[in-house]
Order: sequence, then C-alpha cells, then structure tokens
Amino acid sequence: MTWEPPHDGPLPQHHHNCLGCGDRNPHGHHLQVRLEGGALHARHTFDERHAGAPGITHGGAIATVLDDVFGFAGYLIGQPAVTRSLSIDYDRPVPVGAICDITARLERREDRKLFLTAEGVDASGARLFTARALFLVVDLQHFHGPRPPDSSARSSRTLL
Ligand SMILES: CCCCCCCCCCCCCC(=O)SCCNC(=O)CCNC(=O)[C@H](O)C(C)(C)COP(=O)(O)OP(=O)(O)OC[C@H]1O[C@@H](n2cnc3c(N)ncnc32)[C@H](O)[C@@H]1OP(=O)(O)O
Repeated sequence: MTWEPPHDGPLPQHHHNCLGCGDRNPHGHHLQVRLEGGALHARHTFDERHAGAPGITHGGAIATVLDDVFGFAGYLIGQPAVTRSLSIDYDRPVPVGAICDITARLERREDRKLFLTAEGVDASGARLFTARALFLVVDLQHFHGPRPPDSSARSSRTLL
C-alpha cells in the first residue's frame, strides 16, 4: 500500500490514552491537531489543572503540549517519530484560561532526523513561546514495549 500525504483537516489522535491528544485520558490535554497548508495547528486553553504559579500555566504543561503537537509530524511523512530533544523559549506567561494557538512546522528532514519548530501565540497574536525539536523516525517495533492492561483502548482510528 502506498502512503499519501494527509489532506488539510483534523489529524487522528496518537492513541486514546495519549497525555497530549488522547480522548480517554482524564489527565490529558485532549488536543485536537489539524493540518493546514503543511503546518500543524492546535488551539488550546490550559486550565487550573495546569497552573504553576497561581493563574499562570506551568512550563511543563506547555512542554507536554508542544511535544505532542510535534509528535503529529509523523503524519506528515507517514512514519512514526519520537522526541530526541526539545527546547523551549518561554517569552511571556501563559494565563490559565486564555486561548493559545500553536503552530508547528517540519523545517527539514535529514534521513531519520526531523527538525521541527513551533510557536504559540495568544488571541491578540502576541508570542507566548517558541520551540525547537529533533524527532527521530522509528519503526513500529519501537513501541512494542509493555502494553497497558486495557488494550481495548486501541482502535482502528489510532496508530498505536
Ligand atoms: C504514521 C505516523 C504516525 C505518527 C504518530 C507516532 C506516534 C508518536 C507519539 C508521539 C507522542 C509525543 C512525542 C513523545 O512523547 S515521544 C516519547 C519521548 N521520547 C522518547 O521516548 C524517545 C526516547 N529515546 C529513544 O528511544 C532513542 O534515543 C531514539 C530512538 C530517539 C534515538 O535513538 P537512536 O539510537 O536510534 O539514535 P541516536 O541517538 O544515535 O541519534 C540518531 C542521530 O541523531 C543525532 N542526534 C541525537 N541527538 C541530537 C541532538 N540533540 N541534536 C542533533 N542531532 C542529534 C545523532 O548524532 C545521530 O546522528 P547520525 O550519526 O545518525 O547522523
């Protein structure tokens, strides 16, 4: 079967329990990531569960979301890829409850290496954070570690 690049629109979650995008993870961010003109987009609102300082989103929660949006780069190339490195510049505090628009791009590919960038802006377009990541393409065997007991959480709508 030949792989075809995805069309613009919503992309499938990684799997139901994914901390970033899984629809059945009660602790997850429930991200919905879209492909638009070659870029990955997610509109997200951090809530009180993600606070660090009162009213301000924890940097680790932002890192989680960025890592997961980057993880959708696999759909751009039709191969799974995982984080080798992730670097974030936090430009402004991200208020809890505020809309945050995240855009990520695959800047270039060198063999297995995917070089990615991302930016998050608020509703006025002001930059909140930027990030760079190196993802490495892996084969599906990479994910064949211990499985969660509830394997019924997987379905044909998910990759893993
Ligand atoms: C179909 C698509 C579906 C998409 C969905 C998929 C689901 C995914 C879900 C996503 C969920 C969200 C995301 C998540 O949460 S992903 C989960 C978090 N990440 C992980 O668990 C990954 C853990 N790490 C590993 O498993 C291994 O380290 C991997 C497999 C990543 C690489 O181990 P491997 O032994 O294979 O590779 P290597 O270390 O020799 O390195 C290879 C090359 O890279 C170069 N290098 C290394 N570091 C750097 C650096 N900092 N700057 C520049 N270059 C660097 C290095 O020199 C070498 O270059 P070269 O000598 O080859 O030229």
